Amino acid sequence: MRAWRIYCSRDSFTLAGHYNNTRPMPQHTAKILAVDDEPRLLDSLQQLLALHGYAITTANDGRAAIEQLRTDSFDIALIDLKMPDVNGQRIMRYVAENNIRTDIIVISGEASFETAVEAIRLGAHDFLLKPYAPEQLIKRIENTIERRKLKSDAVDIQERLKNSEKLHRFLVNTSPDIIYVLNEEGHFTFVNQRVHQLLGFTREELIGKHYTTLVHEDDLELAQYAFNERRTGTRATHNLELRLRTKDREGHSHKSFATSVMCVELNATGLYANTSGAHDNARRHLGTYGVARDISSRKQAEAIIRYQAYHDLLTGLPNRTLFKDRLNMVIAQARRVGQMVAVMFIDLDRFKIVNDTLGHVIGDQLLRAVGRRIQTCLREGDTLARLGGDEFVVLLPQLTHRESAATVGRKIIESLTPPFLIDQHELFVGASIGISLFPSDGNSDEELIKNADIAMYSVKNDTRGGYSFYTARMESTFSQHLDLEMGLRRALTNHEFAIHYQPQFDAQGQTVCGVEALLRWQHPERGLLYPGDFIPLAEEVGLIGHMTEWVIDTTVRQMKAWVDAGIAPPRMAINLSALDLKRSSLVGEITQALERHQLPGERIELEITENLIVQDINIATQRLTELARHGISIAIDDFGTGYSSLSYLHQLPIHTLKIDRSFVQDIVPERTGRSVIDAIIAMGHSLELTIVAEGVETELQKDWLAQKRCHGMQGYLFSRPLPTEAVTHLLEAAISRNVDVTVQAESR
Ligand SMILES: Nc1nc2c(ncn2[C@@H]2O[C@@H]3COP(=O)(O)O[C@H]4[C@@H](O)[C@H](n5cnc6c(=O)[nH]c(N)nc65)O[C@@H]4COP(=O)(O)O[C@H]3[C@H]2O)c(=O)[nH]1
Repeated sequence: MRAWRIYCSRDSFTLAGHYNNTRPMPQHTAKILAVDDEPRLLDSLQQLLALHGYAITTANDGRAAIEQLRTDSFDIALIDLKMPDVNGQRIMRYVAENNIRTDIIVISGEASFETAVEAIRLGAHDFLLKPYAPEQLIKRIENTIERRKLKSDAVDIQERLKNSEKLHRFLVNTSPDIIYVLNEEGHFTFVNQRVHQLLGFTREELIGKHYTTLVHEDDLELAQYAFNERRTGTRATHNLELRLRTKDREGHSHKSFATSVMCVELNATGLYANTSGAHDNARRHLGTYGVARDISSRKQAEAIIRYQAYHDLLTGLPNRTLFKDRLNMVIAQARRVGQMVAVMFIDLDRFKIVNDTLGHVIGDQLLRAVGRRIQTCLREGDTLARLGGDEFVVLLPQLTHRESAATVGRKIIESLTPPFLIDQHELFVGASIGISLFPSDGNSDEELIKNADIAMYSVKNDTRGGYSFYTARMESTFSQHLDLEMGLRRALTNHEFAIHYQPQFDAQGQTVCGVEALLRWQHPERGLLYPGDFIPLAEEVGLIGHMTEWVIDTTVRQMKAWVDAGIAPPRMAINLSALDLKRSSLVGEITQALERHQLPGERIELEITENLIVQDINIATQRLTELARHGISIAIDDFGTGYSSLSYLHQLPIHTLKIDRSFVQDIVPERTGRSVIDAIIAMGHSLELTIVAEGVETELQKDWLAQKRCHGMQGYLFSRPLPTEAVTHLLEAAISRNVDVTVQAESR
């Protein structure tokens, strides 16, 4: 074994000092294993490498080296070849066989070519001949470290590339969208699995095929932009909507294949060979790639939303928005060619009563049937729309004569005349139709609809049913209606309401057995108004609740005053509106008023119409039972006039039946058959209800009713409804048995 040249100089520190002066100390932590059977050499090697900042481990024979390599890991091993027992070649074999990632630099005194070649064959990374200069060794070590680093970086990059490719493959294959690549001619070179699921074509079927295989024929031109896309980045095609063909697959009923077309949104971009520094134009165009997203559900949802925005969902007819849209188009056209346009406002008569008595389900069916009948009276270019409730509008474009609109109006009225058979109910509804014409009655959609509405309103006010053309005069009636509404809103705060009381007498007409509270409105300009003039309006504009609350408080307070004065009749009847029973606050309002004024519930009777009960029997039962628990009794008003279903009579806590005035007025000398009133009285007796007849105007009526054992009577024969003061006098007189039953108060 040759000695190491510098080692012989004995002063390795001198050498190290020189080394220090010329080169910067390397900053690394490479771990090195030095193997030599020459202890001095090993020692000197250790000092040299430590001086350069390397972590060094030494082994003075082959066996120790193998043990170190087995138990530890090193970046570099400096191995002497010639060693007794286990030589350098054995160590290298061990490293190769065990796949140890330590780079080996052979340091050998053997200068032969064969030795070097064998060392390289056994896996040595470098070969250094003894003796050598320290710089030489350090240089070799640094080179090896550098090479290791490059190698490890390359492995790293490869690993990352592999992972990134894996990720992209995963994304492409699991993407909910179709991802494709086309070559320059537009043939598929790649398409992901999703295409099979969405369009029914397998990938194999498509590879090599031209993109037009997939595009719906009407969208071919559009598709060319996307599929021939050469641009990249933000200039490329974004969100282009296209229809793609789907392939029918027999036996499969996948949703997408139900139709032979699927809507997609396409994003495409040009694909270029990456020749560095070249512009798009100069670069080689390889084709296109893109992503197609299935937007069928979105399209469907959009279509539904569009439909809902422009249609009345109950009848499927256009709604106000679509009607106005069409009207505006027709107006513009008519203006150009100098034609007339008619707008007809149709309001059904008696719809409310059907809806209130038979319920919304029947009401809805009726509206649909009405829509169908009106439609049969119209031509193709006409539009029928439903504005809401029982209001329909018709648009007749290109009208040459005003008379044509009248003809259509008559046809509609005739078509609605025969009864509608719905759910075994024979229903009769008439219609009131108002007609406005462009250009004479208005220039805009709003104006024409409003004026047709005014014309309709005037028809409704005159005679029920029929049609009428708008005239300027009608506006004053309509504005009176609006004035009334405004006035009604102020009436409560202005204390314009009053209660008149109509006494009820026993069959002999001697004893006051009750009073009925009847609402009056002392209108500042129009004088005394009766419920028929304003209750329907109050219901329509949502004021009825406040009014009822006021009526309850006022009447309960009044009854209490009469009780305190010792002149109170047994019971006070209060009318409820159809909408009152629906209010959840009603029971509370009544019981609180009773409590507030310290009046027992037994003093109060609530009058409700049959229609009101039948409308929602469950709510009626619930509310009335609750009220009955407070001693309040219930009277059925206008009995026999509605679409009655008598079953409720057993179900509800009913105390009184009031025979409607129309039946009482049938009691005249010349009429003998009085089967309805007879039947009502008989039924009342059998159910043990109190029977009160309304509208008794003649002695004959009184005697007949008395003979039929009618318990109570109310009518002009005894007394008209009276203001509080007058009725108080009457009650006082009745108490002192000095009744003047002919007190006259109101006269209509
Ligand atoms: N021709 C004729 N008429 C007679 C005779 N005797 C009484 N009347 C009238 O007949 C109606 C009886 O009241 P109703 O059937 O409960 O019918 C009432 C009732 O349903 C409703 N109403 C009255 N006050 C209120 C109220 O405070 N709230 C609600 N929601 N409705 C009320 O308005 C309807 C009409 O009330 P009014 O106009 O006061 O009309 C009253 C009364 O003035 C008679 O001999 N001959």
